[in-house]
Amino acid sequence: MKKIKLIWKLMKGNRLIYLASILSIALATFFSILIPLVTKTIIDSIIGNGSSSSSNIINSMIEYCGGREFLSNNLWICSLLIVLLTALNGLFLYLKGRFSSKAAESTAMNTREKLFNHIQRLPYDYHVKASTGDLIQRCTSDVETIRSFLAVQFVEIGRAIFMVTLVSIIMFSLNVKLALVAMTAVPIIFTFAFIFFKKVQKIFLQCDESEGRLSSVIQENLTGIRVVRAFAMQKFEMDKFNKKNREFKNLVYKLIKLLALYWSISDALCLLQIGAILLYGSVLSSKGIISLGTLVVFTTYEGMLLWPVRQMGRILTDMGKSFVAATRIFEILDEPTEIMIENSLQPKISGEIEFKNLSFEYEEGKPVLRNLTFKVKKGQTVAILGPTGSGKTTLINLLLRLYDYKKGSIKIDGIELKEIDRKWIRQNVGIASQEPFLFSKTIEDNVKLGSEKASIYDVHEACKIASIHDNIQEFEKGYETMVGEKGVTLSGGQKQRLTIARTVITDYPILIFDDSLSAVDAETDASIRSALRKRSKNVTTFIISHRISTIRRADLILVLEKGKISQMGTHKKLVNQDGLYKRVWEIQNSFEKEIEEDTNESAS
Ligand SMILES: Nc1ncnc2c1ncn2[C@@H]1O[C@H](COP(=O)(O)OP(=O)(O)OP(=O)(O)O)[C@@H](O)[C@H]1O
Repeated sequence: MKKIKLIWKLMKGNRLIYLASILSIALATFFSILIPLVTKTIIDSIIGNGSSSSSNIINSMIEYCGGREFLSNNLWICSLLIVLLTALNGLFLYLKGRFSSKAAESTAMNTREKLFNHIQRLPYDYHVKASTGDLIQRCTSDVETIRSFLAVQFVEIGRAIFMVTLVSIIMFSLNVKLALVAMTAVPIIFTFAFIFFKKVQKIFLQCDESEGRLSSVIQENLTGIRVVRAFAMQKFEMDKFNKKNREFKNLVYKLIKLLALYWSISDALCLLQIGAILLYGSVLSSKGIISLGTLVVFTTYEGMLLWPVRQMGRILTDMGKSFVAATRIFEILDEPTEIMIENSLQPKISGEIEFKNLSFEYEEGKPVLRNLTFKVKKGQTVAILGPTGSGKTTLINLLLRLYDYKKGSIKIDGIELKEIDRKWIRQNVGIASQEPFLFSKTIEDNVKLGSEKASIYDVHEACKIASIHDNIQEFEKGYETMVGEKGVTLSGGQKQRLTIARTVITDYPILIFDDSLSAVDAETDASIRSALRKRSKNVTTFIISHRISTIRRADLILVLEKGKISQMGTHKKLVNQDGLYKRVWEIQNSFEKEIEEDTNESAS
């Protein structure tokens, strides 16, 4: 019941249309059930002479239409009635299909929209932990399962219920004994179908999983095609693919064999049931207990009844799939979104930042940042250096309010960061992150993401700062060049520079370069830095880098080790202090000297 409620919730806004579909299937069933009754009347009361055994209603209807003789001489009137009933059945079946598809399609569309919007508002931490593939599956195939359940299966359940109820009432009112014989197979076929599909569902699931594995092999191969070629892994990859391909084929074949067995057994059961009615009905008819028309009604109804009952087993097991899908969808929708504090502040930010005794842990008992205290004045450049895993990105994540701290304080222009609106913060802090990500747009549009108001001149300026302008000019379509989701037409360094351009085009008071400058060569790095220095007079800049030449001019250098600030000061101060900074500087210095010597030697 709880699970039906979930689907009911998803149907909000489309429930009335769905009700219209259920009403249409009820009417279609009603008209289809009338057809055998009309046939019976024709056989018993019009062609035959059974008017005495017919009910008063039928007798008066016959009289109303001109009497038995008139109708038997004009049988086309009866045929017309059958055609009319068939047409009405068809019309309501069409309306059922139309309404249920409309309701199901809109429910699916609304659900996808709700999911996508909700996912956009989920906290960053959720995305870090969630599997992208799983989220995509929930937004696409789980929604599709619900759509097909609503469009087809649920109305079929309605049809089966109406059919069984109406047909039983009529059968029992015509002859109780024959009705009992006619109904014996119904629970047997239903139970057989239900048990069969319950068991076979496991194989359906195995087929789905196997298909998923097959797609993963293809996806992995296509994504890593360069590595596959470079390491001559084609044979290995083909073997892997063939194995999964065969596994999938074998499972589907097994499923088809089982389904064939099911349909033939269930066909045999249905035919046996119809045979039993014919046998017992003929005996009753020959004794004059039932009319020939009644026997025709029973055999026709049996055919109409057994089909939905046979389907029911499949539908009920499939229903389980829809409930699982609905539960999976609500697992996302019930996930709390980023907390937006009402009346949170949106102050004008100039860029003065103060960390005081700031500590942070993702998981309890595992501190990642410990007791950080430092102050940055507006317009200053802060550099952070530290071994991998020392907490540099975490510090930036806190600054962007991707996570909230519990111990200590971070103040921006004297205001506690936690009190400032998250969206506002992100509109004031620009970041060029470690992993460059470009959208499927032109280069110009990608850069403009940083500032919608920017003119093409601004875009060029930003690209010049990021030392990518000349490269772009060389492209056939220049700034109009499309870059794919993964920027396939660009090299890693070019992508990185574009993200830098996207960051510097902003007029944000705080900019962060999270290891993005290290990805470009030393020369480009130097020119970007000098351009930034000229431009960012009033911009507070954070630079995370392992390259001393990138950070040596910073106003403040923080050395992070195991979440603690182990050293802090200017380059001049830190190179004269024993510690990590001096060691890194010495290594990089001697390395650079070696390269210089090698270059000089090869030149002379
Ligand atoms: N979402 C998370 N949940 C739990 N632990 C995390 C999470 N993100 C990072 N960590 C852990 O926090 C520590 C600091 O990670 P962080 O990414 O801040 O390091 P970093 O100094 O930026 O490293 P790198 O130079 O490799 O990018 C690491 O031990 C990491 O495993």
